[in-house]
Amino acid sequence: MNDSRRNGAGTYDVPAPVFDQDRAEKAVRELLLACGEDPDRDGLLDTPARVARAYAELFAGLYTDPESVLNKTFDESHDELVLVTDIPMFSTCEHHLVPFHGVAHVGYIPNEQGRITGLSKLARLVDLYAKRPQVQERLTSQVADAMMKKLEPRGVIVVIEAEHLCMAMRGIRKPGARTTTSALRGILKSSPSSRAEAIELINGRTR
Ligand SMILES: Nc1nc2c(ncn2[C@@H]2O[C@H](COP(=O)(O)OP(=O)(O)OP(=O)(O)O)[C@@H](O)[C@H]2O)c(=O)[nH]1
Ligand SMILES: [Zn+2]
Repeated sequence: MNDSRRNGAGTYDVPAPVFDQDRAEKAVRELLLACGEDPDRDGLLDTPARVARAYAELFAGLYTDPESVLNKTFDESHDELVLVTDIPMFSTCEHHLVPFHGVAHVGYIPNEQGRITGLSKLARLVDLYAKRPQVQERLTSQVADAMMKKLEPRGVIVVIEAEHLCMAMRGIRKPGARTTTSALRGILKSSPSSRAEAIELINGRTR
């Protein structure tokens, strides 16, 4: 299976990687040794295998194509905003490999044919892109771009609010600092009134 990735030079296709459990276990054992720990002591004996399995899960979005969750669509004569707010989101900062987490708000205006998708699929899309080594900005635009490609809607809005543990538990140590990123596409970018409606609904939601 091929997957589209982006670097500074644009979009390119790479074969989807597979998770190498054995290699990951060896790397975790090495890391424990590098930290001055004894990976053979009782409490750490199963840790390399456990951590490797955890990473296979945390990076599951590398081994399947997230866009494929939008393969199933249905037609419904709804051509106004569909917005799912407060989707819990857990991802991994690619700089420090520690979590960043928060909520995603995902909305779109279906096209004239009214091509819509199941609401859970929007949460699945966020989940799969989040399950990669990420930066918040790229996560936000990947979700928006996948929706534009697969649903061909009139517009898309994705807003993610997150706390980065690399800013909370180390480094600058500012727990509670939240980062908001947005990606607007189509009419939700170009039309001030459509954009304002969506942003108002996101800002005015009840928690
Ligand atoms: N733009 C962006 N930056 C991020 C994200 N996650 C982490 N970072 C930042 O990535 C930067 C990495 O900076 P470096 O100077 O290379 O690493 P560092 O010495 O560990 O930086 P400090 O965190 O400031 O201690 C830091 O400023 C992080 O806050 C993200 O999702 N988006
Ligand atoms: Zn980080």
